[in-house]
Formats: sequence, C-alpha cells, structure tokens
Amino acid sequence: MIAVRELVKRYGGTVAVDGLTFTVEPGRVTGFLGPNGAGKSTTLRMVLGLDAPTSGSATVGGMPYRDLPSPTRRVGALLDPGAVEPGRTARGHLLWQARGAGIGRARVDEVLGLVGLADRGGHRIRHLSLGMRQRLGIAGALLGDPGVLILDEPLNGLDPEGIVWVRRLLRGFADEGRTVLVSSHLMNEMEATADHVLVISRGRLVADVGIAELAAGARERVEVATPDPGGLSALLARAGAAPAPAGDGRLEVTGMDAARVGELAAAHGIVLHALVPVRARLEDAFIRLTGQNGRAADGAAGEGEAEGEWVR
Ligand SMILES: Nc1ncnc2c1ncn2[C@@H]1O[C@H](COP(=O)(O)OP(=O)(O)OP(=O)(O)O)[C@@H](O)[C@H]1O
Repeated sequence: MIAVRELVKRYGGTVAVDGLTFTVEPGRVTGFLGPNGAGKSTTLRMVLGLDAPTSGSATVGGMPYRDLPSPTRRVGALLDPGAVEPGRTARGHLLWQARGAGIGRARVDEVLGLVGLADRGGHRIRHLSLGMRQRLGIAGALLGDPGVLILDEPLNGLDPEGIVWVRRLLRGFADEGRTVLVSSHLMNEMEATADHVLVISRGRLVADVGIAELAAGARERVEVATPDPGGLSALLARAGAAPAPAGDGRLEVTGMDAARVGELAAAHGIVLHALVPVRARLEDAFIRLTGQNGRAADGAAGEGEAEGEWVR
C-alpha cells in the first residue's frame, strides 16, 4: 500500500504539490490523473524518495521508500523512459539495472520475454521505437518482481496493441494482489485501464473515486435532429428535460432518456430525423474536475463542488 499524507512540495514560489492525502490500495489498478503540470511526477518522485517533500509524508508499505530494505524488490518504477543511455543495448541496460539491485542475469531475459522484447535484447536503445522503449522501461520496473508498481505515463507512445498489452499486464498484477499506480493526463486512457482514480489539479486532490462510480455519476445525453427544433425544445422543457440547441436544427437533451424523447415527439406529431443516446464520457467529468483545457477550475465553486462529490 502507498500512503501519502499532507504532502507538500514547493519549488521557490511554485507550489507543485499542495497538501495531498490519499492511499493506493493493493489488488486494483489506481489511475493517477491530472492535466500537464498538475504535480503527478513530483508526487511520484517523492513517493520514490527521489525528491524530498517540503512537508508531509509518503510511505510504501508503512515506510518511507529510502528506509525500505531492498527497495527495488518491493517497488518497481517507470519514471522517465528517456533517461537511458541510448548507446546501450536493451539487455545491457537491464543488466546494468539488475547489477545495481543485486538481481541475477536470468531475470533480465525473463523480463525481456515478459514485455515482448525477447528478440530485441541485442538492439541498441537508440534504434528502438518509442513504444519499445516504453516496454523496456516497464521491463526495468519488473526486474525485482515487486509487489508495488509505479508507472508514470506508461501508455505514452504505445500503439493500440501496446496499450492493450500494458492494460492486460497491469490487470494481471492487480489480480495477483499487487499495488499498481499509473499516471496519465488522459481520462479516456484510464477509463479502460484503472479500477480507481485519483484526480489532481494544481497539486490538490479533486477526486478519489472508483471508475464505476465516476461513470454512474456522469450525465447521459441524447442528441436529436428535427425539422422543428423550436417545437420539440418547448415540448421537452415542459416535460422536465433540459434541451439545448446544438446547431443545424439539432438539440442536445439532458435529463431524459432517448426512448422518452422519441415517445413525446411521436405523441405530438413532431418528426425526428435522428435520435441518438450518447454515453457520457468520463473525459467530461475530468474536464469538470480540473477545469477546461487542462487549466484548473477557478474559485471555490468548481473545486469545492468536485470535492464534495468525489473526495472522501
Ligand atoms: N525541479 C523543478 N523545479 C521547479 N519547478 C518544478 C520542478 N519540477 C516540477 N516543477 C513544477 O511543478 C509543477 C508540477 O510539475 P509535475 O511535473 O509534477 O506535473 P505533472 O502533473 O507530472 O505534469 P506532466 O504530465 O506535464 O509531467 C509544474 O508547475 C512544474 O513546472
């Protein structure tokens, strides 16, 4: 388990992490989400003992990372896949990492196989694609067969097949009862990856919630095309729905399901050219929590509302 308590990190005048408190439970994949610059990497670096907190604490299995006996066997991390020697071979890089952690050579070939790079061990890193470098970074994290996995943006640069592969890998780890924390700046990416998400904005926690709960709370809407948008709009509003013009005679309706919209239109002889229920996107919830275009919501209304809703 990872526990972060009242964690703060200041760089001069910049508050990168602003009083974060959360726990990451074993047995599930936890997504760590926030727009660029929200403070994800800084938090992960403090959990991994690479940066000292200004105040507060971060522990893994009840202890600061630096105090863990044989930490690389307990915690596997992928922070910056670019921070490798490009002239080294994939196997050479892992051997170097393994040596530093007191891990035998056999495990290097094992993890190369696990990440699908068995036939690339002899390739120089500079000749590997971005996706293969990500796989290599993940192989490094797996070297110590750790119970806790911390991966910063592991889906970056992966092709669709690679993304599916990482998801299966993470799911497998969680199902074995390991603790898995994965950062991303894309809610949609996490929708199919994580069971639980921690969302941060400007260094502060704005949601700590199960994906299923988040999806259940997201608003469904119905898109309707009709030659009589004014008539339909008035009708739906009278019936308690919230129709909004969406251009080209289309309406976007919330507060009523598609079947009911269709029934009301039929009962009042209003012609429909399209009636489309649109599943709410978790991305919408993410933008609402963190502010449009990656900027945090300003003022107490935005963040306060989000906290009341999703932070325990
Ligand atoms: N070493 C540093 N010195 C000064 N400021 C820093 C340092 N590291 C991070 N910051 C600042 O702290 C804030 C949080 O950065 P951080 O990299 O943790 O965000 P992030 O959520 O990981 O974003 P990204 O997805 O872009 O990596 C940013 O404003 C960043 O500029």
